[in-house]
Amino acid sequence: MKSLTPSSPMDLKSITRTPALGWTHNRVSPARLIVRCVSRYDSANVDSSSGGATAMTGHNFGAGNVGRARHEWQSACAILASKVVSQQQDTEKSSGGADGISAVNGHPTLDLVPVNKSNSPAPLPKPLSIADLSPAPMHGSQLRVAYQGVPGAYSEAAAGKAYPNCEAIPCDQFEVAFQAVELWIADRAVLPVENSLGGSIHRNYDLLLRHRLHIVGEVQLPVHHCLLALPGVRKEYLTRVISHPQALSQCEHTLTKMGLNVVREAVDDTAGAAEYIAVNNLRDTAAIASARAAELYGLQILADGIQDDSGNVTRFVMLAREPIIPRTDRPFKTSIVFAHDKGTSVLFKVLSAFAFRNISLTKIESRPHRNRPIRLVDDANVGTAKHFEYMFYIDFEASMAEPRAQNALAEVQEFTSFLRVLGSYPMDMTPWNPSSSRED
Ligand SMILES: O=C(O)C(=O)C[C@]1(C(=O)O)C=C[C@@H](O)C=C1
Repeated sequence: MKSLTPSSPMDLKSITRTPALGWTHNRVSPARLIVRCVSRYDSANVDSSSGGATAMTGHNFGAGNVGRARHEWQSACAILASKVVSQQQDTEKSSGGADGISAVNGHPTLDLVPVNKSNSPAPLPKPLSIADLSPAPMHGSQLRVAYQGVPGAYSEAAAGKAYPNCEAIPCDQFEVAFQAVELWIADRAVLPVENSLGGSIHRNYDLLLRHRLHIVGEVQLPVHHCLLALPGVRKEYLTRVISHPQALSQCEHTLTKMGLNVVREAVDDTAGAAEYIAVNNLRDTAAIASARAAELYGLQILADGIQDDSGNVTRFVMLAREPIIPRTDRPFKTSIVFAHDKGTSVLFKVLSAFAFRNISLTKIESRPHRNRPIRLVDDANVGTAKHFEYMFYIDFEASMAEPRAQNALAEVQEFTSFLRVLGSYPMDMTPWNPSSSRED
């Protein structure tokens, strides 16, 4: 377990919002915080100037952590006040074998010792849950990056690519990763938004709208999937393959070609699937996950590179409380979301605002939105709730520091009822060769 005792820990009461300054840290909590479950990246090929982080999928194998009683969720905490940690140690001592669900969600099973190269036990980060967000956040010197999932997930790798020396903080849901940043528990969140095979990760677009974080960077992560099982298990024994739905869809044809007679089951993250197999000693089940997950959870690699396309890549965005200042000295991308409630050809007019200025669009996505009203504020600062049928997301290749982008957006604003700039950030220009890259 890695413990940090920050010089200026904060509690929730110390965070207030001021209109001019955004989030302000007013008061230092005396409580000493301990961050456990932190993985560190010491090497990566990343463009650190892009800033960024990754979010990781949580694992709800039938049950989530949300709503747990305090004594229960303490065992799943990634960030705890020191008194919580000592209580947790008691809990861990008294809990013998845990059932699969709590083991995966709360990691209480001490039997599951990750296998590292020296074969010695190594503590693994535990995912944050909603309930963990109440203890006081802390400030350390390293950038803390929240991601959804458990160690070994691709989102963790994306966090390391975006911020090579970051402390990666696992969260059990995307929502928790957002809240970790909003509550100053983390500095960034990393969120997968699109895969070259599976397409958009729609839920994350909805989350971008619901939260007030800013996109401050992007990373493209080559995703190299492996089929993992317990040591000694042969492919013929398998009746089930479990993984994140995106990973299952990215390997669909290869699994079929392999002739496996298996059912496919979706779980919340790839590495969580590997961990689940290890914790529950499942000899009939394989996981689709990274080679790093195999190493962490003591699984063997039955097949390597099982993604349907060797150029399989997932795009992640990094989120922060404050936007970065857009520049013009390197290629930037800008992401917006808008909605309109009346008028014809609005979409056509919006697109032409970019076309006339030679601004390339890299993405357009529409999301049904009827059930969640958006609060619109008029010039007199009066807010009204409004329902829009669809939200439209656009990414375009220009920086908000460029007049052509500003003019295009001014025009878009005329045609639309709601417009929000999600972020203007450096493009990930990393040249990538599928045959030579392996980021997992
Ligand atoms: O499950 C993981 O390991 C993740 O990081 C999530 C995720 C995703 O949401 O798309 C990230 C990259 C891969 O495309 C597969 C899964």
